[in-house]
Amino acid sequence: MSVLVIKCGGSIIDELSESFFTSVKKLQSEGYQVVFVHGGGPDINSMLEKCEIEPVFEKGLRKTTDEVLEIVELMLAGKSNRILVHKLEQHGIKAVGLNGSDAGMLTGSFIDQAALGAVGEIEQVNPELLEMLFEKGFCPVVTPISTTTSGQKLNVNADMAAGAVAKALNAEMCLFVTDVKGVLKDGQVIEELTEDETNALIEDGSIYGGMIPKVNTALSVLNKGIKEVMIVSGKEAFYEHNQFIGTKFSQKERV
Ligand SMILES: Nc1ncnc2c1ncn2[C@@H]1O[C@H](COP(=O)(O)OP(=O)(O)O)[C@@H](O)[C@H]1O
Ligand SMILES: CC(=O)N[C@@H](CCC(=O)OP(=O)(O)O)C(=O)O
Repeated sequence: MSVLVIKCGGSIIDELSESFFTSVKKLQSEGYQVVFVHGGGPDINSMLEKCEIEPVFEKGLRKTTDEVLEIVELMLAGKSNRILVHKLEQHGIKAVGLNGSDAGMLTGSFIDQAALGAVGEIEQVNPELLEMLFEKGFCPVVTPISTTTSGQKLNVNADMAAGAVAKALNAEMCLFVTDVKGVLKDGQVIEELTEDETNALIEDGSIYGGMIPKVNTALSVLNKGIKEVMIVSGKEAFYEHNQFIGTKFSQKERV
């Protein structure tokens, strides 16, 4: 079974194009089992603002008090997940929305409870439910909400959650779908990036903000042996004429 993990950023859920869904369906028809892991950063921010709570980030991770956690889960599971599932269904893809914490799917631990509150990283993925859905031809759509082994809810960055799912399922491909065509430098898409080249772009400030956890997760997934790891746009087709369009991460160091 070839698994394709698609991380769909909150920045793009509302803007996914027709040709994006055509690309997903093309890959399904080629035999890939597709699982979506999604974010919802912009929706969480706007609800926090409505509640007069200022969003605070440290190194791309949202400081998550108990009050913030409630809003994070509400928006991820109640809004972003619903929108993505509905759009997939409208395009003929049989989608099932799940919270990452359902059926003990994603379990993890606090990263730094004193500094970040309920922010976690995933330590274990239970693939049972996902595999059951694949067998029946369903496409799981999963939030990055996870729990500790003692059952406390954790807010996990969606790029990192997608990376953990890709590793656990031994996925063939992991695609990070976002609102830009790939990693850009001077306005141009970089078609291929090695680890050293990526680190140099972080160092010189060409890669910043939400792109940092994305490229770091992409590299960690690549280093676990997942063959095709890319950042692609959800605004257009990302797979045409058997070719992917975006930034591909490569283990080959160029000389
Ligand atoms: N070198 C870069 N190339 C492209 N986008 C970049 C780069 N560095 C930072 N970014 C920013 O990263 C954003 C995508 O990350 P983010 O907003 O977290 O998206 P998502 O919600 O898809 O995870 C882009 O819209 C852009 O503003
Ligand atoms: C810990 C942490 O930062 N969690 C993220 C989870 C959502 C997310 O990652 O959404 P995007 O993919 O749209 O950025 C957050 O609270 O925003």
